Amino acid sequence: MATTMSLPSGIPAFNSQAGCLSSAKKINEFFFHCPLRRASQRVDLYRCTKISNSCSSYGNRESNAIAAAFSPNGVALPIGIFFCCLAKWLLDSNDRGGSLDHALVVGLAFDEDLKEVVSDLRSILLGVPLFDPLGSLTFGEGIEKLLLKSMLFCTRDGDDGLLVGRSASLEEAQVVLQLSFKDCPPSCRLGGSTDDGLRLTRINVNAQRKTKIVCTIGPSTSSRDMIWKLAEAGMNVARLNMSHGDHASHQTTIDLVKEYNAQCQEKVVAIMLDTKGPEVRSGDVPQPILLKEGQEFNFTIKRGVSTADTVSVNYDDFINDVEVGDILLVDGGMMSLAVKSKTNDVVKCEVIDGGELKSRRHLNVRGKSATLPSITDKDWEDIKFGVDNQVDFYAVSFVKDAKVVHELKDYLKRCNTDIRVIVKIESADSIPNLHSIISASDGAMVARGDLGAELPIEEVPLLQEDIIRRCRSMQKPVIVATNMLESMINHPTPTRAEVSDIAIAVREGADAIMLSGETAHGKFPLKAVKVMHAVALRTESNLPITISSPPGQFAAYKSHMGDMFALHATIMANTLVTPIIVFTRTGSMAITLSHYRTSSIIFAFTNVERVKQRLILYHGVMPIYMKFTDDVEETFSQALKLLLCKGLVTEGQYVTLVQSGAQPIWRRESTHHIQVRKVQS
Ligand SMILES: Nc1ncnc2c1ncn2[C@@H]1O[C@H](COP(=O)(O)OP(=O)(O)OP(=O)(O)O)[C@@H](O)[C@H]1O
Ligand SMILES: CC(=O)C(=O)O
Repeated sequence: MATTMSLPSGIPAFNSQAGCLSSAKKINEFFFHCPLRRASQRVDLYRCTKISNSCSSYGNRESNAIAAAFSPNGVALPIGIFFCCLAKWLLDSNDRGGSLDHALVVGLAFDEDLKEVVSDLRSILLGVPLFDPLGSLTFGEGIEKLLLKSMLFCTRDGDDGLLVGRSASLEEAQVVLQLSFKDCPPSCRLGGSTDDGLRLTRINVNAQRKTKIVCTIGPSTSSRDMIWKLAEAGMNVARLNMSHGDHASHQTTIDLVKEYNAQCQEKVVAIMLDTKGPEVRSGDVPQPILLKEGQEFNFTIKRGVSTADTVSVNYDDFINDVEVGDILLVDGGMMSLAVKSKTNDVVKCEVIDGGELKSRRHLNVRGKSATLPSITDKDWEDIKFGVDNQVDFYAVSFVKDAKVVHELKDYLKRCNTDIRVIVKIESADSIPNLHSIISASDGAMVARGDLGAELPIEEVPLLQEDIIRRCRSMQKPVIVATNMLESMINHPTPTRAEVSDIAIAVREGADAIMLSGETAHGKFPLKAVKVMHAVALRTESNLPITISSPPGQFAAYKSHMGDMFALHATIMANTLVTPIIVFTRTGSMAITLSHYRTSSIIFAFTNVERVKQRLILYHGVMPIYMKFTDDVEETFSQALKLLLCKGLVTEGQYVTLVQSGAQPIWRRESTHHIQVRKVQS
């Protein structure tokens, strides 16, 4: 294993502009002439973990940006050069706070023989938590393991520092080496841009992902260990699909999520119960049945049939709903059949696209919704189960009109529960009623699986955009679901198209993106969450800062003080690049702020646990539970102290504090405030 720290030969020239460095020697010179200032410092473990959490998802962007800090014109240096420089710098002096083994690992990453490792660094950084409590760094381990244990993580410290640390053990994690480039000339600072169009965003490693992640819990993830790991990897909402499993298995999941929430004050995972709805499924088959193109195949409403050419369906009116000439889709189109004839109990078809028909597969008739009611008897039982367990959200399948939403909400009112109703837009019949359905709901899900089966598939992206736009204009949260990382059910990396799909949903402004089979029964559930997290975060970092409502609507705000304050607080926070702090009992002011898609995070302090749970679904909102006191100043300073000690804000940083909304806390009813404060310890 190579241990040399000398700069390898053949480092590529970075840039042809004047003043740029073009050889290893020059890099070296530049690096050591750069007026770096070291300040050894102890930071608390929480802060380290926080930093590591954000950095483990930054990979190349952060590293490149850090490298750019050392470049005279803000151009990102190749990641390896930075590692190499850092290794050398660490080794050159024993008292720099970094240790030999750390430097070695860093150096190894740049060894000629380990080029592949360097190029893979990003995925390694993305894939593993920084603080590996398993033990200390030991030489002799494989490079990959060493890298995992000694990852580089960096943050802007206030406006002028970099923290570089190691993760040999939890205790050692507390010791960090701080490189400060306070004294660097401005040209050394971050934020430059290059002629070749590479846009370097300002580092903000405290950046939190704003688009939330919903994970379906299933056989791959229902254990305690996996729930914990999913939550740590970025799951914000756990979805229970009532089409599968039974109450006992879902109860176990609910209990585990609640246990996680009780133990982990820093994070929260909400619970969403997704109803089965009037879905039509084929019956159980002992073994998959192979369907070949052109062969005859039948569906019968008789129960329990499973032969080479016939299976049961679970819905008697299937016979009446289906007509000769209809196209039947299995699993949203994975297989398809044309209806040729029907009898009293059998629908005879010809296979168009074949495949393996497994147990309980979803059946859709292209262009038609089943005539079943949106909430079936089974759904009512499941809804009651949700009430008993005080879940946070229902995702209601196959909603066709607003009536069913009102019916469910009336029921919930009678049960005296505050569970929120998310409508799943997946039925052909729902499209003409979109406005009234979304208005009646507390949010919507673009359930692309069934939507793309009931309607022509090419309509799905347009409907997705339309539903997101409608939800945003009505201040309702919106989730984009299905097939987001489908290939990761079986493979450890996503397709490029899937990555783009996530980026599109983030750009369109979805509050949340959802994983289904990827986490329910996939082989790589944690990797899928990490990819989703990284792609969302990276996409968000490159979004232009905009204010979501056009100025033409300003007049409307006059009658809605909360809206107006949310709008102006957002403008102020975006201009000053500060997070927003809001205090809320009902969650409504945080939700209003979320609607404006602030460029920084919204810290929503609430003294109601269930509000905290619910707010986690909303774009950009980080809900934090805190007891409010009668003294406004005391509560403010408690909140700032809490953020400071969690490493979510830094001393000297400004924050925008907004007090408004329908239910005043502290302030007299007629006064609303926006304050900009400097964080002081
Ligand atoms: N609670 C569960 N118990 C057992 N298997 C599950 C559970 N939840 C999900 N699965 C498995 O994971 C697969 C993917 O989950 P998903 O939520 O996408 O369900 P689906 O049936 O494919 O689609 P839909 O969302 O339309 O119901 C399911 O088909 C099922 O095989
Ligand atoms: C999520 C879901 O139910 C669908 O996409 O059909």
